[in-house]
Amino acid sequence: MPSELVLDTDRLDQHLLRDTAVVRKLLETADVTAHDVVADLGAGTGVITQALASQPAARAPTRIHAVEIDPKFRPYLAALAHRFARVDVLWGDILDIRLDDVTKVVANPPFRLTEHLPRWLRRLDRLTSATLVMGRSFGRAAVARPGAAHYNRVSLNVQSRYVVTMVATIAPNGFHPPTRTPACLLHLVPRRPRPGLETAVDDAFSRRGGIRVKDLLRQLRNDSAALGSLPRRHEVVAAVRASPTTRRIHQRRLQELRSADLSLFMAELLHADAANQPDATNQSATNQADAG
Ligand SMILES: C[S@@+](CC[C@H](N)C(=O)[O-])C[C@H]1O[C@@H](n2cnc3c(N)ncnc32)[C@H](O)[C@@H]1O
Repeated sequence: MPSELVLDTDRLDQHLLRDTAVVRKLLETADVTAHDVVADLGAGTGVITQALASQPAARAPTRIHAVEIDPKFRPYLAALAHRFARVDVLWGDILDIRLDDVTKVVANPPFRLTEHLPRWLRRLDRLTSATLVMGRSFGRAAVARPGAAHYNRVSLNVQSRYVVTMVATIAPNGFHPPTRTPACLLHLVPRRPRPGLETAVDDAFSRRGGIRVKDLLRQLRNDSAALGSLPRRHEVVAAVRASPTTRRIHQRRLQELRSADLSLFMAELLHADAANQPDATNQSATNQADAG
């Protein structure tokens, strides 16, 4: 780690990866090929960008966009761009930069963007996966099943958009300087876009949802973008309508529901929809790691 660097942990979450085993695991999980265009979000000194660019030809992406906001990293990232023609550096805020050609994200992004990333990544039309270092409590919620202790709005936010796997946990001293809490490695594979359903989840949790449960279901049944072809939409909505949770709350407005009921209802909707997808066997959230 360059000793002259003064790192800003408070404002920019500058905890640089120093555990090379984690970098290897990131690459192994991302399974990048020569056809991919990869974004390293919050590139820092470029440890991930460099590892990606140094892969053997069949595994080195066509292009690597290293995105960074802090100019103190310019010498490191400029040196990488000079050494590897496939690397370019994009200076600015991750949330403002357009990355239309990106097929994979492989990154240790600033933790404060964690909650925004699941929604933001959906802007990338060509994205096939995101392999990300995240806080462990976020990761536990992201993979939690309904009814599990860590299940909460993060679970729905992530699972409505991705099939998610926790691949590993990372101890605080895997970073320089060490993080305050453990981190983890998450692998996200976008689900088929379901804008109506995603918006319903967002509305429900931002409490803009003055809509009654029964009207939301009717709206989703009629919204082809949300729930696919006609017979399936009916099946999904019928399955949710028939559940005891929904029968109990179907006259209520989303914003009146207790969090536990809201979570259960939204989870039923998502899981009924996932179960009705043709590739349903691959659509469940899994947790392969020892999240101990
Ligand atoms: C957790 S560090 C990771 C650095 C590097 N990827 C690594 O693993 O060693 C997060 C990086 O994101 C940068 N960063 C913070 N906020 C950012 C933002 N809004 N847009 C772009 N980069 C940002 C920080 O300057 C820092 O380099």
